[in-house]
Amino acid sequence: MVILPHFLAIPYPVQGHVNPLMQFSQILANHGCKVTFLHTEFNHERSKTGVSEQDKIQVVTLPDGLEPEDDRSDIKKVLLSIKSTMPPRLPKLIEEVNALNVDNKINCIIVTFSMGWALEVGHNLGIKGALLCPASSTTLACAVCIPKLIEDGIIDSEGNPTKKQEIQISPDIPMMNTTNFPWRGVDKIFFDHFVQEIQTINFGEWWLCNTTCDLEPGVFSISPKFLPIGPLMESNNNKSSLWQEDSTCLEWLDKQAPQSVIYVSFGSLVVMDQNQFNELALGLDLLDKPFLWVVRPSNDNKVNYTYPNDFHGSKGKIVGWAPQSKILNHPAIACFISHCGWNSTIEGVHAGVPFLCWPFLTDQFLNKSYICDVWKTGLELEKDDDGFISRQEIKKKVDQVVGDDDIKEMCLKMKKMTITNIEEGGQSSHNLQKFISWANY
Ligand SMILES: O=c1ccn([C@@H]2O[C@H](COP(=O)(O)OP(=O)(O)O[C@H]3O[C@H](CO)[C@@H](O)[C@H](O)[C@H]3O)[C@@H](O)[C@H]2O)c(=O)[nH]1
Repeated sequence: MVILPHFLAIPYPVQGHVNPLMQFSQILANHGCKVTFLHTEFNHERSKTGVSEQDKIQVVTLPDGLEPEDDRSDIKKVLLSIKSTMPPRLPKLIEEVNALNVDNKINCIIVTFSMGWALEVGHNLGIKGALLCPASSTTLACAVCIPKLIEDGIIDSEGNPTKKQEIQISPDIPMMNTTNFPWRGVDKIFFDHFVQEIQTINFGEWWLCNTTCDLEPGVFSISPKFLPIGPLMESNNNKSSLWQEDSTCLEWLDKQAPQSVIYVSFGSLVVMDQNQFNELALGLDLLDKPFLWVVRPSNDNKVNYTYPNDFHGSKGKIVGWAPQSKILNHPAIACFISHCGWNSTIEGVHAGVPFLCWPFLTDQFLNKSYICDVWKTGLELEKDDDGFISRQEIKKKVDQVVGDDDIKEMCLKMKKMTITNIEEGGQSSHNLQKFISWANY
């Protein structure tokens, strides 16, 4: 009997990392591999509802070093705590898992960005490793190029562009504005973390990317470690959700006309200023179209938005957390107002939905450029001189994007292209087989 590899999957504990790694784990398990998934104790408590006894994926936990009531939206605090708490505990955990699986011990660790330390721990124990990049491969390519960008004087040692300009980090990658580098807006400590992380992920033999070879062509020549295996669209049936999904929105969508609903969601990390939130609410009223709006409770479940007095919301449905992949694939959806997190981006492309881009942080500006300038599957919401997006701008751009036949045609083209990659014989499917064979060797 052939024994397939045993993977230990370790995500950085935020939704945008847990989701793609859980989906990938599900795919590996469906191929007959054994997968042990490491949650922080805190996230395991939050996502417990989704894990069932029959699961092919075994879940184990380690503490993140914080108290339950600590604010986990403070990324620096979480990072520092994880880096001091988890590495010394990992070897013992691996030993315990192996003791229960003597004939099928862990032979490969897969981490997401910021958990590169685990690849180093694995390396010291003689266990192979790989990174699953939850962001785009262009984001990873930019990070890999940091030393060269500093050497060429394009950014300084803190990551700031020395001047605003359009550059190409490699001949086949689209031009990008130096103000859109994915470390945009982060401080020195975080930039240094980025640089350090690039060194630790080198302990991984592969940098698996939730993308396809044709969505971001040109990137993969930067390093032979890049391996596009996306889009990761395995239904994970709520297993990795850190909030309770409100599935009533699917029944609500069933009652709406085809391509009529504006879906609005900003992922798991964006926090919008209350004034901008009010304007968005009034913009949705002004649209006079059905909308489905995810208004997520804050990560510590303490801060909540208030709605403006003159907001009616009569044509819409508001939920705290939605089954996003299913929503995007519902025939009633007309367009997606998105912060352009990479998971949302790839899910929207896979569903063939036009985007209205509203980036807030880090890699989201680069993803927006791909959507609007490279794939031409969406438009950007423009800010005024005060950095504010008005209700009139929201209405104007929604009307424009839902009425644009060229954008719709491009969306269908990109959808077909991404799906082909995961079908039998497709490039991503081939790369996945290559990865499993490598892990088993
Ligand atoms: O109601 C919702 C809203 C979101 N999601 C899911 O949550 C994930 C959100 O991921 P993403 O769109 O990437 O956004 P963030 O959670 O903001 O992700 C962070 O991590 C990403 C990957 O590194 C980066 O690209 C983003 O900029 C960063 O903010 C996606 O799978 C969505 O399907 C739901 O299931 N229900």
